[in-house]
Amino acid sequence: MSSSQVSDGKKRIVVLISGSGTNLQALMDACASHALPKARIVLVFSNRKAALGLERARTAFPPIHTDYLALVTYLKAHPGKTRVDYDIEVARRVLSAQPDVVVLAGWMHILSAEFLDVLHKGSSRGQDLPILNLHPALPGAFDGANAIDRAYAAFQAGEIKRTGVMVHRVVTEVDRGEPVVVREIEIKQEDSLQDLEARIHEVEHEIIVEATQQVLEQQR
Ligand SMILES: Nc1nc2c(c(=O)[nH]1)N[C@@H](CN(C=O)c1ccc(C(=O)N[C@@H](CCC(=O)O)C(=O)O)cc1)CN2
Ligand SMILES: NCC(=O)N[C@@H]1O[C@H](COP(=O)([O-])[O-])[C@@H](O)[C@H]1O
Repeated sequence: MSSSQVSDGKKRIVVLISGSGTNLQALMDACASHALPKARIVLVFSNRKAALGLERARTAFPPIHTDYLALVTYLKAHPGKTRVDYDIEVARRVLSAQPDVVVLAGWMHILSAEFLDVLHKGSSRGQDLPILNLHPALPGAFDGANAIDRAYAAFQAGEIKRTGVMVHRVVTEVDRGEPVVVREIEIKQEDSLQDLEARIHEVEHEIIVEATQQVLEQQR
């Protein structure tokens, strides 16, 4: 049993969210089923106190530990501190859960190099600690926020015929880390934005589990 596994022998997943947490729910369901039976979510962290995903974790059975810290709240409480200091504090809280994998599931905050550095230096897995992000676009297509809206507008402008979803490793450059799982998504002429969003979200819920399973299986 690796040092970061707890007495129950399960792999430890930390999930970072900012919103409704439907992808978190997919991971929760997977841990309770055949999909991820040897893993459990040990911490759900949010940068938004009101994130519905926190409630999903709190009301789970058994309940999942939650924590949150908003950037603005942190900066007001610590005059002179910076966004990087915030990132370091977030990293320290994530580390306290001794993760085997960290998953950004709708985490809407660009993380500094210092976040990654603190995690990798503080983790018993070092540089091998997988830090994953779910992004609703193909590699290099629509980096950043609002990717689905931008893809839909590009389709309507005749610039693209399809889009996609990926889970990638997190590096400092936003959405440019090595892809772990990539799925192309068809855009139909009759699609509304809502139709495309629904098709994308359905695939997201699959590949966030697939990618997490894949990196955990690669660990000793
Ligand atoms: N260093 C990295 N940080 C993050 C990555 C990454 O690959 N490397 N992925 C993003 C997730 N993401 C897209 O997948 C993303 C999320 C948010 C933003 C963004 O512009 N955020 C703004 C605030 C927006 C808001 O609060 O609504 C910001 O951080 O100032 C871009 C991309 C997560 N982090
Ligand atoms: N750039 C990151 C990004 O856009 N992430 C997106 O946020 C949503 C989170 O939904 P959820 O809170 O219901 O899981 C998902 O659609 C995810 O792809």
